[in-house]
Amino acid sequence: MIEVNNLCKSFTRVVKDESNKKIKKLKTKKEDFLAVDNISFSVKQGKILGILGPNGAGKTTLLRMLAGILTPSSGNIKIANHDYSIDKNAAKCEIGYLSGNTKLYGRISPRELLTTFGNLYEMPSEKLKQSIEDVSEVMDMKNFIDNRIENLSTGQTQRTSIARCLIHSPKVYIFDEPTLGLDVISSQSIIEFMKNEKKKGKTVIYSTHYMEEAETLCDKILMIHEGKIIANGTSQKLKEDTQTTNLRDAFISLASKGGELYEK
Ligand SMILES: Nc1ncnc2c1ncn2[C@@H]1O[C@H](COP(=O)(O)OP(=O)(O)OP(=O)(O)O)[C@@H](O)[C@H]1O
Repeated sequence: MIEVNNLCKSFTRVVKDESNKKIKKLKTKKEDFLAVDNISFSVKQGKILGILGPNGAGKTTLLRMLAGILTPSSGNIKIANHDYSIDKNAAKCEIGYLSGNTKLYGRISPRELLTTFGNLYEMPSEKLKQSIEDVSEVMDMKNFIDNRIENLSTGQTQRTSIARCLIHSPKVYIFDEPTLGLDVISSQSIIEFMKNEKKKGKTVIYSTHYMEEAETLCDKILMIHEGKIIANGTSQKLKEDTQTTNLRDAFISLASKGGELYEK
């Protein structure tokens, strides 16, 4: 369902320039670095892949490239048999992407937001009406679907953001930290949602810093560090490889050793 080959993204950063130590004033220079460094993996239909990694590891950069909103420096992405380099729009139509910092316009209701996005996907009006009913049922939005978004709670806003990703019935969900900042009940409802979508044959790639959540939910874990894959497998395998009893300890062990274990 998803195939990623040798994906790289380079950015420019500003660093201290120590080439001439005689100059006392702080000098800086620009340098290129790889935020995503030669990443390859695949995810089968109906599976959930969790992307884990320390802050700045490159998770968001990777997900933004998968969602088609950031152009890779090199490498290739295929979503549901659509190659980004051949037909990016067809690939993007198969994706529902939730960014990590989704901000919704506050002066409209969730229903109006969903209608706007359905229209952008050029959905016929009857189909769109039905889809709004379906997603508001799935995301439990009936009580607030006609309220202004600016008056919703954090959890209700996040459910609205996720509903926006579902409106066109994509095959693949790409979620950047979907449960960040939510209380246990709200995050549990999103976890249950992902489990149910998996049962329907949908494919999910999502990033999180919550290890327990990833351990119970994900079929496979991709751990990245400084833009590189340092582990790829089931949480059971990661625990065995690191001789740990939970994913949190496996994460700490892998991150502290960098790529050493994966390269063996
Ligand atoms: N547009 C950009 N220009 C320059 N550097 C960037 C840009 N976007 C991200 N970076 C850098 O790329 C690296 C990876 O960032 P990214 O946001 O992908 O990490 P992350 O794993 O999602 O981190 P976090 O867990 O903190 O959200 C960081 O060093 C970041 O500063």
